[in-house]
Amino acid sequence: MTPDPHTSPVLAIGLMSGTSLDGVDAALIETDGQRVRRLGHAVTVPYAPDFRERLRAVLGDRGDVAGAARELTLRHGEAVGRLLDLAGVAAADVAVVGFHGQTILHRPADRLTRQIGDGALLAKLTGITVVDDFRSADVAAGGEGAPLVPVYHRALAAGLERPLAVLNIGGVANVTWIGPDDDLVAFDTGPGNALVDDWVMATTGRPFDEGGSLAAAGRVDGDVLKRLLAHPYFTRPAPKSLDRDELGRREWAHLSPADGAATLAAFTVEAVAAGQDLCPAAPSRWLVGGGGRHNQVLLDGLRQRLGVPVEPVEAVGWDGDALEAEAFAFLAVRSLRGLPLSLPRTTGVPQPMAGGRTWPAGGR
Ligand SMILES: Nc1ncnc2c1ncn2[C@@H]1O[C@H](COP(=O)(O)OP(=O)(O)OP(=O)(O)O)[C@@H](O)[C@H]1O
Ligand SMILES: CC(=O)N[C@H]1[C@@H]2OC[C@@H](O2)[C@@H](O)[C@@H]1O[C@H](C)C(=O)O
Repeated sequence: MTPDPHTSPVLAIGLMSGTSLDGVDAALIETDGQRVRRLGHAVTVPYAPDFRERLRAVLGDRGDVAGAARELTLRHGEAVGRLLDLAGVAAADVAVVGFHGQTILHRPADRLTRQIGDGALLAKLTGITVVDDFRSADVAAGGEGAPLVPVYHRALAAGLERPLAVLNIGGVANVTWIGPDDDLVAFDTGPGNALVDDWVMATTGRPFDEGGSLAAAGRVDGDVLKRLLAHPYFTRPAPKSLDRDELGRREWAHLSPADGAATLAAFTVEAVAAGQDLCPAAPSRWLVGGGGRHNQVLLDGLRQRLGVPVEPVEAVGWDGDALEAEAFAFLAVRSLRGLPLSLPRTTGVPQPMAGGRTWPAGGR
C-alpha cells in the first residue's frame, strides 16, 4: 500500500533560538505529528558575542529588529545546512522546517508575543517548506502562547511512568506534567539560567556559571531569596508564562559574585518547588532538559527540594540539548496536518488550538 502523504511519518527539522541567546539548536526527527518514529542528528550553532549583543538590544521589540531578524535567519539557514551535511540527508527529503525564531517580546495579557525571523527567506535559503509563528494564534485566542513543548514531551514519554514531570531549564524554566491518562498540565515555573547568566557575565565576564561552581562557592542570601519569591507570579495559578526579564528587579546587586550566583540558583530551585504545588499530583520522577541540567547546584538543589528522582533526560535516552528543537520539528508537522499545538491546560487557550504559518519551499 502507498503511504498516505498526509498522515505518514516524514522527516522534519526543528530550529530553536532560546531565551539564553546563546545560539540556535537544530534537530532532525521522523514523525507523523502524533508519535516520534525516530530521533536523528542535532547540531548547535553558537552565536558570536557581537550577535548576541545585537539580539539583546532588540529585546522588548526595539532598535534594529529587521536587521537582527535577517541575521538570525541567515544563522538558522547555516544551521540547517550543517545538520543536513551531518545527517547525510538531502533538503528534498525533508518535509518541513519548524522555525521558532527569537522571542523579543512576550506579553500574553496584552495578547502580544513576538518571535523574529524571516520564514520566507529561510524557505528560499533551504529549499524546504518552513512553518513559523507558532505562538500568535494561541495568544490571539487568549492563551499564554507558551509553553508549546508539552505535546512533544507527551509523545516522547509514551511508556514512561506517571505522573511524570519534564523540566526544561533554559533561560526561563518550564515544566510539563504528564498524568496517568496522558493528561497534560504545563507552565513556566520561573527563572532558569538567564538571571544567573547575566549576573555571572556582569560580575566575572564569563557567559555562564560552568557546572554551578561559582554558586557552589557562595552562600544563599535568605532575605533576598524571600523577596524574590514574593513576586506575584508564584501564586498565580497555571497555565502561565514569562518573558525573559520579567522577574529581573536586581534585588541582588549588592551581593558578592558567588553569593549572587548561589542565591539566583536557589531562586530557580525554589520556583520549581513552588511549581510542584501547582501540579495536580506530585510527580514521581523529574526529567531535566536544557542547559541548566549541567549546573550541579541546580540539580542537587532540586533533588533535595523535590524528594523524588531528578535526572537529566539522558537517563531515558533523550538529548537534553536538542529537545526543544525536536519539539519544533514535531510542532511543524502538527501545524501542516492541522493538529492542535496547545491545549487549555498547557497554555490556557479556550480550546485545543492549531497554529503556525506556512512558507512553501517554492516561494509564493
Ligand atoms: N556546562 C554548563 N554548566 C552550567 N550551565 C550551563 C552549562 N551549559 C549550559 N549551561 C546553561 O544553559 C544555558 C543554555 O540553555 P539552553 O540552551 O537550554 O537555553 P535556551 O534554549 O536558550 O532557553 P529557553 O529554553 O528558555 O528558550 C546557558 O546560558 C547556561 O546558563
Ligand atoms: C515566549 C517564549 O519564547 N517562551 C519560551 C521561553 O523559554 C522557556 C520557556 O520560556 C517556554 O515557555 C518557551 O519555550 C519553550 C520552547 C516552549 O514554548 O515550550
